Amino acid sequence: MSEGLKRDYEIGEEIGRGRFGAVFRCYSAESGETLAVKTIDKTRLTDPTDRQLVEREAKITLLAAAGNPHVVQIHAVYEDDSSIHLVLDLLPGPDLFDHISGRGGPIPEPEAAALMAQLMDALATCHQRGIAHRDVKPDNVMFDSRGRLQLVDFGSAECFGDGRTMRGMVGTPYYVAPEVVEGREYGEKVDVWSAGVILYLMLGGIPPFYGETAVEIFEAVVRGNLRFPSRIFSSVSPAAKDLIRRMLCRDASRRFSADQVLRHPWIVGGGGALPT
Ligand SMILES: Nc1ncnc2c1ncn2[C@@H]1O[C@H](COP(=O)(O)OP(=O)(O)OP(=O)(O)O)[C@@H](O)[C@H]1O
Repeated sequence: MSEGLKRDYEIGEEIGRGRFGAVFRCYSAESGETLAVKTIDKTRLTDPTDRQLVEREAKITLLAAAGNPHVVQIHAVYEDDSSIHLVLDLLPGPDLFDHISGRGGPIPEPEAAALMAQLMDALATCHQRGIAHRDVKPDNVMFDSRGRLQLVDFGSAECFGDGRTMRGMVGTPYYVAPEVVEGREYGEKVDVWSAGVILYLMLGGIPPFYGETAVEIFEAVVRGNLRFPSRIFSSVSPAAKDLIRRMLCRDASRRFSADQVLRHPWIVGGGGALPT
């Protein structure tokens, strides 16, 4: 373990595990604050693309998090021969995946609009800074101790800007945009597509593009045949469906940007929330 990390933090129990490492509770020697440390095992990074992404994760998280109320805050980074350690705010959760599945059915529109506004706020700021997250999914959106949403895991993120597009197959089958599946060049609107899938899932309780295997899911995504089955969506407002259509628009040039989503009447009107 890095000498600096050992000096500055006491490491506690493991709280989660990812592909390349684990997340532990940790305690700051200076302030006594309880935080989380994500430790990435560099020896498990055999693929050069994975190695490149992980090496950029700390830098991109720092850039995305600064003054961004809905991106997990990063306190310190340590690196040694075998590992990279990111000291992060400890998020008690749950993540949005467990929150949605724990409801056992659709989420009421005012609540879904409030959650979507926080996620889009995080993404709009990332996009303004030239960062695309590229793995937006409910598991990467967690509740903090104040009940606010935080976007986490910039391990697939990439920088774009100055007309630069991105390439590369990253993301998670249900949430990935068609231009990524098709191996085309793409921009930051891949994140808006993924957030649109989350919105559909919150309001309908099922994913918009379904398949039994990853290949079948990709085929459904590329077909992009967006339907609102009436047995599920009959009570969902036309404004919510309008926003979903604009986020899950196959043509990325016509797809809403994160800023446009934030200005949509359904978000501005709090999903039809009654004034208090
Ligand atoms: N800041 C945090 N506070 C509390 N728990 C966290 C924090 N960040 C991540 N976790 C937990 O640790 C688990 C592992 O996170 P990590 O980002 O390493 O991997 P992952 O996103 O699950 O997987 P992968 O990186 O393989 O896609 C997460 O599922 C989450 O439950």
